[in-house]
Amino acid sequence: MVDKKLSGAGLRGQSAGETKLCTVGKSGSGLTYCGYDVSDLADNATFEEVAYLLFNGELPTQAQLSEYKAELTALRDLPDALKAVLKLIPADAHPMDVMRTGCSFLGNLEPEVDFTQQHKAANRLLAAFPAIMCYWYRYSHDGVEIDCTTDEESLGGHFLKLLRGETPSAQHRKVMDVSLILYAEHEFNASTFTARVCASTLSDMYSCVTGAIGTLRGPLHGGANEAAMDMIQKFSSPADAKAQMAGMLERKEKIMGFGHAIYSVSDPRNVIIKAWSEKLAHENGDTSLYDISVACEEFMWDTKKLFCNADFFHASAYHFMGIPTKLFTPIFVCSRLTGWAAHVMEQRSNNRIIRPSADYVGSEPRKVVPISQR
Ligand SMILES: CC(=O)SCCNC(=O)CCNC(=O)[C@H](O)C(C)(C)COP(=O)(O)OP(=O)(O)OC[C@H]1O[C@@H](n2cnc3c(N)ncnc32)[C@H](O)[C@@H]1OP(=O)(O)O
Ligand SMILES: O=C([O-])CC(=O)C(=O)O
Repeated sequence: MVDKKLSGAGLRGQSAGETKLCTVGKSGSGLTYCGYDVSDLADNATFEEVAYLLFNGELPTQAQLSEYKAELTALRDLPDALKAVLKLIPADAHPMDVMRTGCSFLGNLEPEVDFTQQHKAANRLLAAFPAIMCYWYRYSHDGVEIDCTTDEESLGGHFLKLLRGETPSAQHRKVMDVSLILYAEHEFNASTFTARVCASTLSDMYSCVTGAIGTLRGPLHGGANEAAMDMIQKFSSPADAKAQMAGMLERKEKIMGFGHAIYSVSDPRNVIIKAWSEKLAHENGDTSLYDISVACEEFMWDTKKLFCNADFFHASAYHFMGIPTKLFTPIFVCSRLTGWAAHVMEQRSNNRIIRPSADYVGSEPRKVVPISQR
């Protein structure tokens, strides 16, 4: 297997610290959380077990998991003051700005006063994010003030019920759960590194997560799942997809949902979410968007040797479940919060302020010329 040449701009290939949480691309394509392969976790664990693993270093026993899920369930509702703020945000706001504001505002209402409260703050955000997203969405788009609590056991099911107001199918619950597992953690990616830099100043959990949300928002990072959806919806058939993509490459446009900063030959999450996307397409009785997505994958590999990253087939999978495109990246927030918070805790446990140096490429030393003579 070819290893990707990791060098050049963007700090590529440089170690910026140690972590026990995750390995990415160790043999060109692998991904592990605390030593567990992500495909093993996707097959044999739930998202709540993965959250527990990232926050505590070990998978929970049944008793620990039951206690943890009860704790999270009790933290799902939003304070009235936060609901009032969410109601002020217009329907055409960027949903990632809503998540950022929701996180930051909750930090005003329930601050993390000291680091003994770090688990409490992380769990609060984990439990409250689905409601932050859906309360704003349903109020601004449908004029409905939803109840932020549900009887759904899992966070994935809870999100789907908040969004639709009805009990999701077992299949949709399962896909959401797998999706949240796949997105949970990814070593020193841009948003996690943002969170760690913020943590290294001994700032609070809410500030670290708010900064990370802003970083995830960009289309080169988490925003790619939405951008991929916008793209595939413009293609009328597999042949049209290939023709239009050829034009995009000719114009040197980036194709969202392809390529990766670390993986060289494939993203291990793709095969998993792609399989679910196919199942959902068949369940819906219309495979056209899935077929178009497969044509995109083939074309990018044949022409550029670029492979789908985690975002590409998430687009069609979420779409098949009726999730509005604008909520795709906020769902990523609901999941990656676990990785961010775990990294904040890890940074705090062995901290030195993160402060790299720069290579100066500016002017030689010079004197200020009085303004009248410039
Ligand atoms: C969950 C996540 O955040 S996964 C990433 C989500 N982001 C995307 O899907 C956005 C599209 N992809 C990209 O922009 C890039 O592949 C990134 C940002 C993910 C990685 O960037 P880099 O590490 O700089 O990419 P890399 O070094 O592999 O690029 C090699 C070449 O392939 C090109 N390339 C990489 N990805 C793409 C793409 N998606 N479309 C077109 N060309 C691409 C680069 O422009 C570069 O070409 P050049 O040598 O002529 O400049
Ligand atoms: O690791 C990265 O650069 C991007 C990322 O977060 C992911 O792929 O999940």
